[in-house]
Amino acid sequence: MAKLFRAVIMGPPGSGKGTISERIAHSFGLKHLSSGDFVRENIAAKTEAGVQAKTYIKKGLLVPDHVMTRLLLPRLGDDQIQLVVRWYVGFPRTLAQAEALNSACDLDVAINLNIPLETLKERLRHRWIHPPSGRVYNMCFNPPRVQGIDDITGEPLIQQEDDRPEALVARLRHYKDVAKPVIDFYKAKGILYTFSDTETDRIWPNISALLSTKIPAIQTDARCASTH
Ligand SMILES: Nc1ncnc2c1ncn2[C@H]1C[C@H](O)[C@@H](COP(=O)(O)OP(=O)(O)OP(=O)(O)O)O1
Ligand SMILES: Nc1nc2c(ncn2[C@@H]2O[C@H](COP(=O)(O)OP(=O)(O)O)[C@@H](O)[C@H]2O)c(=O)[nH]1
Repeated sequence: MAKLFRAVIMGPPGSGKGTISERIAHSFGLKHLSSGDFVRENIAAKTEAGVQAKTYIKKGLLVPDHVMTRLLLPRLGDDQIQLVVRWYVGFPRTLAQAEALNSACDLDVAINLNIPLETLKERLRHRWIHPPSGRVYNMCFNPPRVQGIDDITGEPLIQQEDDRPEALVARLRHYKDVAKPVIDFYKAKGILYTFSDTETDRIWPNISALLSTKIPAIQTDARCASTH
């Protein structure tokens, strides 16, 4: 059985998880799953979990662990699709989620983005997204070609309700409280890599270098395994 390379990318809202995951996907040909996109899909489809999740997100709170794990774990464990690599962007957010994920599979790397608060606030003020695809823009950093319009589909972009400054402060406070035990959990496992800076363009070369050392080895293992 081929070994899948599995990683999580953690960081507060606006830290660049989505932006960096896109770069990883593009540069290494890897697939990533975003828990936030998954939650938003469920809200749009008005599933039972989506309706429950919406009440928490509106208040700037995380979705409770039992709702999140029920939503995501079946997706994460689905090995029908022959992915070499999985990224769990935004999951786990709590120690209970990290423990549930740990029982489901082994992770190779946990990337932790450590970005100053003022930088986060400024980025999210200017964040616009294309909900159907999850494409993310920033009016300063990576603006769309036409203001308010998705480059690929020509559909309108929106600002997320939970990026409003009022919701954001509560989200950031909550993130700090829940993230520390998760960070400690991965540190103890020896797979935590923390990157601190105000610019994604300065963090990216370091993440790219780290992954270059990890991914070829695993893909070679996978090739060997599949020939036996
Ligand atoms: N692992 C999770 N546990 C609990 N709630 C979650 C989780 N992932 C997503 N959510 C909920 C709370 C989030 O505010 C909402 C949107 O997800 P997501 O886009 O990842 O969050 P966010 O808007 O805080 O992310 P970002 O960090 O990209 O700003 O869905
Ligand atoms: N100014 C600036 N904006 C950035 C940088 N990196 C990402 N962004 C933007 O900041 C916002 C948050 O990034 P995103 O990847 O969505 O972060 P996430 O919330 O952790 O997934 C988006 O609008 C990005 O386009 C950066 O280095 N500088």
